[in-house]
This record gives sequence, C-alpha cells and structure tokens, in this order.
Amino acid sequence: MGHQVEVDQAFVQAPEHRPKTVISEAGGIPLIDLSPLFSDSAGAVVPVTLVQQVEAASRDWGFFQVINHGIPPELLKAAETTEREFFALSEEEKKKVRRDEVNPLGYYESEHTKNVRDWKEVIDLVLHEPSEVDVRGLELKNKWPQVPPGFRETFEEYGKSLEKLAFRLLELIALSLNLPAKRLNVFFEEQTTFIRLNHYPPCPYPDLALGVGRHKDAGALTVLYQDSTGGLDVKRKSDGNWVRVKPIPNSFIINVGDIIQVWSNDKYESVEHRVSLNSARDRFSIPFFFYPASHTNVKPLEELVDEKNPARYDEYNWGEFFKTRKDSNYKKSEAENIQITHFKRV
Ligand SMILES: O=C(O)CCC(=O)C(=O)O
Ligand SMILES: [Fe+2]
Repeated sequence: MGHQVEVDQAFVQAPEHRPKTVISEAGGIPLIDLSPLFSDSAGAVVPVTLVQQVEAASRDWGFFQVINHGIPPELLKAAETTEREFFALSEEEKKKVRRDEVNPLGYYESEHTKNVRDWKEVIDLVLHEPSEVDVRGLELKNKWPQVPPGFRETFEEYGKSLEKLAFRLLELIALSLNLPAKRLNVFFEEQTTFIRLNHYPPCPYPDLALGVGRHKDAGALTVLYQDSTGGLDVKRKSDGNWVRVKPIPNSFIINVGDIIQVWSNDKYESVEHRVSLNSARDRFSIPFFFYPASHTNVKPLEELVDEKNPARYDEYNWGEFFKTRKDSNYKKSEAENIQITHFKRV
C-alpha cells in the first residue's frame, strides 16, 4: 500500500462522498449494558427493559454499543496485540497467506467498496470451515499465518467467544421483534460467518480517501471491536448526518445488517457507515460478520407480515447474494453492487 504523498487516484472518493463534516462523538449511538444477561439468574428471563433498549436502538439507529458483554478483556487485548503484530510483518511475510483465485480467504490489501479502493489491509478468516467445497467448487479453508506465534489459537478462541455473544444478541433482536427468543437461531445452524482483521494505515490525504467507503453490512448482525483511534462514522437516521462512534474500551459496536432489515420487513434498517482516516495514527478493528447458512432464503418473517403490512421484499438466496457482492468488492468494475433494494417490491 502506497505511502507516497502523491495522490493515488484509485483511493479518491467522489467529492460528495469525501469525509468533510463529521459530528464528533456528540449525540452518540446508544450504549447498552448487557450485564443482566450474565447475572446469577441468567438464562431464565431477559429483563424487559433490556429488550426495550435493543428495540429502540435497532429501530432508531440500527447501531448500538454494548458493555459488560461477557468477553474477557484479556481476550480482547490478545486479539488486538496479535492483529498489530501480524500487520507489522513485512509484505513478503503477509503475502504468504494472501488470498488467491481459488481461496478467497486470507490477506488482502486491495479491496474496493463501490468501486473506489479502500485505504486498508485485511485478513479474512471463516468461523467454521465448511466440510465441503462451496457452490463454486472453491475450498473455504482458513490460511493461518505461521507468525506471529499464537495467531491461530487467539483467533479460534476469539471466534468461539464472539459466536456465543452473537447468539445472545440474536436472541435479544428476536425478542425485540416480539418473536420467541430462539426464532432466528435455525438460520445459523450452519453459518458463513467470518472474522475480518482490518488495518487502516495513516493516510496522507484523509480528506480525499476512506478506510472503507460508505456501505451497509449485508449480513444479519455485525459485532465490531475497534481500538482507541476512532474513525467509524455512522449515518444518523434522524438527520442524515455522519456521527463518529466514540471508542469505549472493552466494548463492541453492534449493527443490524441487510438480512435483519428484510426479516423485520423494514422495522429495522441496515444503516450506512464508513471509516474515516487520519494522517497520524494507524487504526485496527475486528468485525465479526454473523452470517446464516448459504442455503438460507431470506424474506420477511411470516409472523411480521399481514394484509396491512405486506412483505416488502421478494425472497433471495443468501449464498448467491453474498457471492455476487464479494466478487464485485475485489475488483473495480462499472457495475453497481448487488443490494437488497433489488429485491424490494415497489
Ligand atoms: O473498521 C470498522 O470500524 C468498520 C469496518 C466495516 O464497516 C466493515 O468492514 O464492514
Ligand atoms: Fe461495515
């Protein structure tokens, strides 16, 4: 990735998408304390007030932050340290686990969002390696780096812990939609969930480029860890302004993705977000993308539609949707990305 002062046009956002006005940490996204889930009587009943907080945050923001989520701070520290060590390696070392034509997992430094290059490098890991090749006949095996030592152990443990949290959050979302707590779990018996490690190096022209261009997450839920640098901007639903998400130590940022938007028949919306850069500091983040099985056909849930509130989307297949989206993110093309709006009924 270039550090030259000359502007590389591949990274330059169209003027209307450059990060000019960001409301800094004011009127921030809701903060939800999950400790009631882990009290002595946990598992018995989820307090109504917690469900109401999740409902309001999902409806009004599509985003919230959680604290007291049950993931040990030592594990977060280990994950961040290991991530920093990996990205500090030489290009040559990192390219040993680079993604290739056959395997879309691994290290990558040239991703595009909406056909503009993102100022970042990543490594992608699936949570569960499928026992069979995928629909394209591709093998989805993780490429585990040999260095730093402990990389694999750390992220396997991280994945297991995050998966537990993701299921608890999914249950809260189900309850908040007046559904039985485990109503959505069936879609995740098999999963296409993946973990991405993001490194955003300092950028000499942070007013022109973005770490990740504006987008909505395609999956069900995202559980994001960010370091103390800050840079995630969320498009506030109430007024359309970009709001910077304040880094809170040992917290996660949760957002509902397109799939929950469709399941909820637009009660909840997947909200646009992006990553702004700065010229002085690196930023590290770790999104956990909670994705259902590839055979899942996504459509508004029957319990949430009726004559007065008919289904607003046609059914689509998750595996097909994701494959199409992913292909377009890895190269610059003139075609528009696939979006759930393509399945929206008019
Ligand atoms: O790094 C972040 O804070 C968010 C990244 C993101 O939105 C994504 O990878 O979908
Ligand atoms: Fe995202």
